[in-house]
Amino acid sequence: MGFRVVVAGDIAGVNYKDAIKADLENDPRVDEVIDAGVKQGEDVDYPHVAVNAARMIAEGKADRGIFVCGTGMGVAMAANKVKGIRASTAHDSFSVERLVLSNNAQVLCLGERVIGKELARRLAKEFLNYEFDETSASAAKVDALCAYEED
Ligand SMILES: O=C[C@H](O)[C@H](O)COP(=O)(O)O
Repeated sequence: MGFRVVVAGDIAGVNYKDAIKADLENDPRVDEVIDAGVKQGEDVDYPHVAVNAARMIAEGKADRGIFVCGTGMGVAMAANKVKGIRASTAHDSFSVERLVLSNNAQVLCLGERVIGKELARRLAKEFLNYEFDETSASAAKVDALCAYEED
């Protein structure tokens, strides 16, 4: 079974969000792409967009998320407010790899005002190359991280 991916972006990230959405819709590894907004021209602040999209993952409606704002930082901070979600900005290949293999993150965050569009598209593609190994040495560290979550 392929990935169900939710994409989201604020007004500063909508162009990359839409480009990545189009890529995912043509990616054979992806079963479903959910667009959590915004639409072009719509202005909803990043905390609302990212929390709404992250909740879809927490509720089991999507497996992964790719969220875009101006820097990738605001959507990451917002997504991490949702219990069970691990999200971070990652703007290079190695970080994207470790985001999944070290941190078991479900959400990659990108900054449209920081990196070029082709790099953003490539990193989004690479994000789906990795699956966390529950038997790896990283698993206990992720468990320890999750144990700090408060109800
Ligand atoms: O992290 C926040 C994002 O970059 C957002 O797109 C822009 O936020 P700002 O308008 O407060 O700079």
